[in-house]
Amino acid sequence: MKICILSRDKNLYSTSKLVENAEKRGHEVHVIDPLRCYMNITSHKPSIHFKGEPLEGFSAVIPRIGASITFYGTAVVRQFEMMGVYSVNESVAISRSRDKLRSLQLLSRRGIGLPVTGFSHSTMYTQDLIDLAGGAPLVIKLLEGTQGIGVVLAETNNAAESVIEAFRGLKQNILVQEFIKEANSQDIRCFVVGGKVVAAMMRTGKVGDFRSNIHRGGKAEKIKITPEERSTAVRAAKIMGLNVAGVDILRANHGPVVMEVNSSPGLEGIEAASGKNVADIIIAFIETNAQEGKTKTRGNG
Ligand SMILES: Nc1ncnc2c1ncn2[C@@H]1O[C@H](COP(=O)(O)OP(=O)(O)OP(=O)(O)O)[C@@H](O)[C@H]1O
Ligand SMILES: [Mg+2]
Ligand SMILES: [Mg+2]
Repeated sequence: MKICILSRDKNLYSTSKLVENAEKRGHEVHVIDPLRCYMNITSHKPSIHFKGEPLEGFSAVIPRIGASITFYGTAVVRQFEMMGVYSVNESVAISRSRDKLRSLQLLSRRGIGLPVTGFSHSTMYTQDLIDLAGGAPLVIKLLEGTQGIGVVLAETNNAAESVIEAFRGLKQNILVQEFIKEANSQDIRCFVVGGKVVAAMMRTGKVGDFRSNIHRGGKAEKIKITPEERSTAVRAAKIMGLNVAGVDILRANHGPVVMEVNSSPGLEGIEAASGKNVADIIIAFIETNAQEGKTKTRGNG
């Protein structure tokens, strides 16, 4: 098969592992920087060009679209879909998962356990928003935050009010969320491929930090997840429409709650912690599922 990996950098661990395993399985792989693709969208025959040449003959696309290039990156994936090329995660699903509010709304509609979460554009009724989320202690998050930056624990209602007002003053969109204290600075990353959890890890925050992010000094280790966690992760990925997903779960007293679903989950941490060759599993999934014109949406909407 001729496979296109849409990635900004072929030296990234995840990208190079996918290349290595695809080649090992006998495929021809091209790493293409989506930001350097250009397209003709008015033609009846959609095409994508890269370095002066049309991209042709691909059987599958693996999008590795970072959060900072979602807008243009998903346009390139959508163009591939319009050309009938199979994408392991479709553009619509990637866009959906990048919008945290939309994701939480979709997951809650289908009965997935979530931390009680409030959001508001206006700062006029901050105290009511705090009450809506169950009162302090509360976690306040920048919608655009990543790697634990912009995730704050407010222990009292006064602190919560100050943090919310400060963030809103900076014109940032925020979420206000019930603090799952019993999660104990730990979260679980379930790596889902094709409707199965193929690897899982538990991340533990450094002492004194409730955030488990590796970038904030957290550590990852292998973990055996419960059947309920497994089915929650699988259902969350399915609701988002993602074949490949990293589902982040907290262990709450009342069962697993989903924090978010990632559409381009990294491979390095999960492979190291679980000992699984996740890249190989992704390529194997593509081998059995890639078909010309097989897209749910063909870039619709
Ligand atoms: N409601 C919560 N209750 C308890 N702990 C939480 C809660 N929300 C987040 N945390 C902890 O903080 C960490 C960071 O939060 P979150 O994953 O939402 O933000 P992020 O990592 O900055 O964003 P992203 O995952 O999109 O990069 C989580 O991994 C988890 O350990
Ligand atoms: Mg996170
Ligand atoms: Mg994330």
